[in-house]
Amino acid sequence: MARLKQLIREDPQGWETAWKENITPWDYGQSQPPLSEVLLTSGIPIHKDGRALVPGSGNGYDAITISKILGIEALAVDISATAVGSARRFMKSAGDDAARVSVKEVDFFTFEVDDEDRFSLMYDYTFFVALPKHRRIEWGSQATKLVRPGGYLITLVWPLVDPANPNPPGPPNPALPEHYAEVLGEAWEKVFDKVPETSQETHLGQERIVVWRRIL
Ligand SMILES: C[S@@+](CC[C@H](N)C(=O)[O-])C[C@H]1O[C@@H](n2cnc3c(N)ncnc32)[C@H](O)[C@@H]1O
Repeated sequence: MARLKQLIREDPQGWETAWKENITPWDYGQSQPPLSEVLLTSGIPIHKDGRALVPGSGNGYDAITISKILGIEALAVDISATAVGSARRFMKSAGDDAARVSVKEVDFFTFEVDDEDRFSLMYDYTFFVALPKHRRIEWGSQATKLVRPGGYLITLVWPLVDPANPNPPGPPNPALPEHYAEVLGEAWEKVFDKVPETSQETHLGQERIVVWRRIL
């Protein structure tokens, strides 16, 4: 972990080195269960006619889960060429489940789409918390640029801030739902916030699944 922290602390290129050196301790081999839980049981009317974006997508598991459950197109984006190559291989092995998923090598912070191509949904898991804290504000403005008004943002907030150790040397840099609210600003409202019932064992009681809707 020390090598990983050293690689990615401030330098976005460090991610490519981490992928090349196969230092990917975050990789769970599938989506975190709370993503399916919120899509299947929250009752939130997430559009079935749009397109989803997963930034910092790694192997792309979450894009597949979203596409499969909602029946929409999903775009997985990652800054690392090695991650993108790995995700593309995973898409092939996933067959029909990945038929509507594409993968792109791009820096989320410089990613642009035309207004008519904005996304109806964005999902963040371990991307926000992987960033240096000073980039959170840019994350918020990019989310607002890339998701259309009326669209949704789902954030699986893990690791949560531990009051006994609020600023451990990250990444990850633990967060709370209010840290996302701070940088999303008035354009967004929180419509759902729950301790998931389906967390993997090591995350039990230590994460929140939060849904935001773009209102402006
Ligand atoms: C902690 S990993 C999480 C990967 C994935 N969400 C998962 O849970 O398996 C963070 C990912 O974000 C990618 N990343 C870091 N900075 C990025 C950026 N500016 N734009 C796009 N991807 C980025 C890294 O290459 C890495 O794959």
